[in-house]
This record gives sequence, structure tokens and C-alpha cells, in this order.
Amino acid sequence: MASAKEAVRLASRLCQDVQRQLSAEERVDKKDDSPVTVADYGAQVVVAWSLQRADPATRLSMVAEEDSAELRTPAGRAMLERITALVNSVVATAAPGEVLSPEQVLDIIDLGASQGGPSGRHWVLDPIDGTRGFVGMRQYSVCLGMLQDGEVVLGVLGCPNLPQGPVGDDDGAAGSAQRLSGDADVGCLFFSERGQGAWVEPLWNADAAPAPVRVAEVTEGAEARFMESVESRHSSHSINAALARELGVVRPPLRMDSQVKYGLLSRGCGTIFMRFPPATYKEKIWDHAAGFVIVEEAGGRVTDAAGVRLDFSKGRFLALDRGIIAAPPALHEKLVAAAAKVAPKA
Ligand SMILES: Nc1ncnc2c1ncn2[C@@H]1O[C@H](COP(=O)(O)O)[C@@H](OP(=O)(O)O)[C@H]1O
Ligand SMILES: [Mg+2]
Ligand SMILES: [Mg+2]
Ligand SMILES: [Mg+2]
Repeated sequence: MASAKEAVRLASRLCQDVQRQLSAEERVDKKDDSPVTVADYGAQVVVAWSLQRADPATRLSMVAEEDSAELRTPAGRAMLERITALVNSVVATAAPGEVLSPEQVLDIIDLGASQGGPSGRHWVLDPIDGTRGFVGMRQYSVCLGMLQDGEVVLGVLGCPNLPQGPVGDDDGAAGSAQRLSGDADVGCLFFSERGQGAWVEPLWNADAAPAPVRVAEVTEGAEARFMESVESRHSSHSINAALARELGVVRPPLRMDSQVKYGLLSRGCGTIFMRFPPATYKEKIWDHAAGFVIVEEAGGRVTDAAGVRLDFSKGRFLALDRGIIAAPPALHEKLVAAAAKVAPKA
């Protein structure tokens, strides 16, 4: 856990440095129409480098989002050099004198190519979850989980732009990070080890005492506030609205990018998180692993729309029915019943 938190903090620092000064040349659009930036690659390198350094005797097995293919082409060379410089600025703070070459950076990125699966130990990394939020100056998170024999046993969520205090309806309406990291009370690090509860501490102060987190004790829709993606192409806003109506939810949704939604759920700030992607979309394990263990350890339930607990043992993807519903147990049960009515299986 100490190594995981240190790795996420270093990567969050790199992301924070990049977010404000990101230029158009520092992002490319991937084949699936999603963006990737120098910070996505840089954060993946920093996490893998930091974890490998903490445990040099063990070969790292990591299931991570990014790969080096684009960066190995001539067109990718300038971006690779920029990433290498960014990574080295962080490496210098953690291991003075150590310098990585562009070729080492490529090889470290590809440490993330593991297939995961039902046996052994694998790290699971989303170096920046919510890249669209990151480029839009909104929320994003650095998400690191660990699988042991197919079960998520550890999760760390670095949320650089998330206020430590309450997040209001206004933040949701704008879908934005009203205040970006830099303020002393912005930036959260959520973490959990299976069986040990879930915790939060300030992201930028490693010496601050962690506080336990717990999902809200809400049982009625009328008191609930639900969270969803800013991007409706990632998750249907209309299905969520129909489910919320069915439960008697009256408050407007809190729209946030990335796994900060799992963090807010664990902290009892939002009460429900729902995600209904297009039917053809396959969810990836790095988009959920860290948030999953944190919410479960905070007393919540995270399942597919049929109420089946998420299964991370099947490789890089999650096999799930329709979508994801995360909530405190009483609300969760009502939502699964509502989903059978409002969003029945095709
Ligand atoms: N068509 C689609 N449907 C559902 N999810 C998608 C999607 N395209 C991309 N995503 C995923 O949605 C994640 C962001 O979720 P959110 O909308 O909650 O911020 C992305 O993570 P990355 O930003 O790491 O690529 C990506 O994995
Ligand atoms: Mg992505
Ligand atoms: Mg993601
Ligand atoms: Mg990502």
C-alpha cells in the first residue's frame, strides 16, 4: 500500500503539472476516438517505474490502459521526447541522479500489457481516468488497483482536482472542477485494502492523518443524489434519469468525469453511481478496479444491472450485464429492481 500510494502521488504530480499548460500537440486521438495525452503516458511510466523500484526482485505484471505503439512511429518521436522529459522531472525528485532514456520509457509503458486473469498478482492501472475531463480542465483521477487471484485486494485513487470538503450541486451542473488543485483543500487520495476499510487523506500532504470513509446511510430515493459521466457517449443520461425517476430521486445528477465518482460515493457525498454504456461497448477493468474495492470497503455495493458483483478475473475486460450500479445496499436493491423494469435485458 505504501508503494502504491507513493506511485499514485508521483503520477498525480506529473498530471497536475501538465493539465494547465497542455497544448494541442501533446494529445493524439486513438483509433477508438478517445484522446490520450503526454500525461496519460507519463503517469503510466511513473507508476510502473515507481512500483518496480519499490520491489526490484519481482517482475511487475501490470494491466494498464496505454501502449507504446504510436510512440514508436516516427510521427510519435516528438511526443516521446516530451514524455521522457516529463517523466525525468518526476524521477529526479524521487531518485536523484537517475535518468530514463526514451527507449526505457517505451519499454516501461509496455510493462502494462499483462492480460491479468484469475491467478497470480497483477497491478491494474488507469494512468489518467477521465482524459476528456483532464483536457477540459475538469475532474480526472489516477487509478491503481491490485488483483490477487482474480479478486481486487487493493485500490488507490488519486483525485488532484477534487475538493476535500463537500461537493455541491453547482459543481455537478457545470461538470467542472470549480477549483483546480493548488488550493490546500483540493486534492484527495482514497485508498483501501480488502478487509481494512476505506480511507481518504489529502493528496498533496503524505503526512496528514487518513480519515475513514463510509457510504451515505440513505435508503430513500428522495434523499439521494446520483452521479454519472459528463460524457453521455460513455453512459446514457436518459437511462439514468429514468431509473432515478423510478426511485423518486428529485435532486439533479452530479456529473463528474472519472472514478472520482467512486471516491465521492465512498465518502457519502454522492449516493448513487450508475453507468450504462452503449450496448457494443466493453468495460475495461482499469476503469473500475480501484473504485470497486474502495466503495465495497466503505459499505457500498458495486454490481452490473442484474445485481451480479463485478468480476475482475476475466482478463482486461469486464463481462457484465447492461451497465454498472453502485450504491449503499438498500438503494442498490431498489435500483436493480428498477433496472429490470426500465432498462430490461435486450
Ligand atoms: N463509448 C464509450 N462507452 C463507455 N465508456 C467509454 C466509451 N469510450 C470511452 N469510455 C471510457 O470511459 C472512461 C471515462 O469515464 P467517465 O465518463 O466516467 O469519465 C474512459 O476512461 P479514460 O478517460 O481513461 O480513457 C474510457 O475508458
Ligand atoms: Mg483512455
Ligand atoms: Mg479510464
Ligand atoms: Mg485512462
